[in-house]
Amino acid sequence: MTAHAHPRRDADDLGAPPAGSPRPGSTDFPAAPRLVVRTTRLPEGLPGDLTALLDLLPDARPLAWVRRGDGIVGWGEALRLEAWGPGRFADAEAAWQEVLGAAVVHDDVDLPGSGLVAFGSFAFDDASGTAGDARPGGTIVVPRVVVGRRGGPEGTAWVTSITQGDALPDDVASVLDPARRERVAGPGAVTTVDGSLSAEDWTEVVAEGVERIRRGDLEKVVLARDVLATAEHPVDPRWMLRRLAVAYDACWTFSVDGMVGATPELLVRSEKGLVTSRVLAGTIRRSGGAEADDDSLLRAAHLARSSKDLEEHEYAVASVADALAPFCSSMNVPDAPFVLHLPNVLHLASDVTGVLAAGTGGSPAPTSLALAAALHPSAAVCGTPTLAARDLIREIEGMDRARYAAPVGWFGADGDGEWGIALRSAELSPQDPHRVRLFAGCGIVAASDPGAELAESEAKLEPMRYALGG
Ligand SMILES: C=C(O[C@@H]1C=C(C(=O)O)C=C[C@H]1O)C(=O)O
Repeated sequence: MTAHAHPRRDADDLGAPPAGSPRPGSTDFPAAPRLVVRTTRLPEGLPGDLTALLDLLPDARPLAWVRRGDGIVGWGEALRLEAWGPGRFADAEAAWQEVLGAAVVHDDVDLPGSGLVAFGSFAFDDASGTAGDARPGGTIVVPRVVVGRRGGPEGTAWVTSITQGDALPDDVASVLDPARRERVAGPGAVTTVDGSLSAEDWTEVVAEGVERIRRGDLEKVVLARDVLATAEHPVDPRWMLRRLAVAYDACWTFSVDGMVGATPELLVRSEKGLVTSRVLAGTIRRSGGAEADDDSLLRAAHLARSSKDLEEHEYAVASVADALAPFCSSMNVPDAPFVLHLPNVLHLASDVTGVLAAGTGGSPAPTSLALAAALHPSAAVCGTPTLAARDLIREIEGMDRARYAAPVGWFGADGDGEWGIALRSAELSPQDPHRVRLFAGCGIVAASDPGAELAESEAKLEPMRYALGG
């Protein structure tokens, strides 16, 4: 099946492509439009709080990638690129390179996230978002306005305006004017029901996964479930983003094209030749209440010695190290994981780093999106061996993961950027603003217990349930 990315012009609506734009699978693309980009420093900086960037978002179609108050937010659409099927990463990349070739960039700040940037979100499976499906397998959005900060509360802040051709840029003072912002309202009462499978049926799926592993078909598989939430009022993703950014400040809080979450897992960051990946696998729930701190330390010690969790973790680290190695001249793969403490769970975590080798034969080094494509799907979200795990997921999981557990993030004109794995995430329904689909999954190995995995999946749903609360 062929798949092509094509720029959609004047894409400031999220509805159907404008009349005359090419359909997926066609080869007749319009030439890349010329983007004119201006980044200027905000001399006064931004307020110090964790939500300072998110508080600027004027409407309910936010683009965001923030952590501990730093990052970038964007709104409006200067350009949208869509890609379909197995070639979604390569096609999106090729279309992006054409856009870069035609762009004119004035950047007074020159930090990661300044100048021309795009946000992106991709489907987990090659078979999801193929030609003919309602939703593409990959979307790249270039906002009209980007605001960023780096270096904490006192750090450098900037605003970028992006327009097509000769259109007038947005006035910087007016884009930051609070009077332009639509009020952010909560979703009200929220009810949830089982998604594709009931909790009981999903436990049976996990038991089947354990069985296949014990009989030697594969070593690890990650199995996920979804839960459907219906809210009293339309769900404004900005509401969710603010709650996540404060409560889960060690995570990367994101919003791209209706996919919202706070992921603790960084698939890849590429910055000035250094690549980093935070690999997670191996999880234990955290309890609340007065004894929570002591209890967490005990649980952390237990997790760090759990052979079942260490095994899950080793598969995940090996898959990332193996995928990065061909691109790196040197790498550091930690011998043992550390324990990452989040409000809902503790994870075994390893930060794998590497120095990007210069491109061979004069070709440029791979962009962060190309690295993300090479790393996806890691054993943290698919399994080991990859293809056997993917086939088992297709066979028994009983749902379309859509963009859950797949790369989500941003990149800039120099290829540097950050791509997380869309975990602790939800997909807003494009049809009904009251509806949201929440996801969670668990790594299964021979020693896994289906009942315990169900409890773990509930703990992993907690951030998104919290995001919809208040
Ligand atoms: C699949 C998810 O999380 C992944 C699975 C983990 C595990 O099984 O221990 C831990 C972190 C993530 O790599 C999820 O949150 O949905």
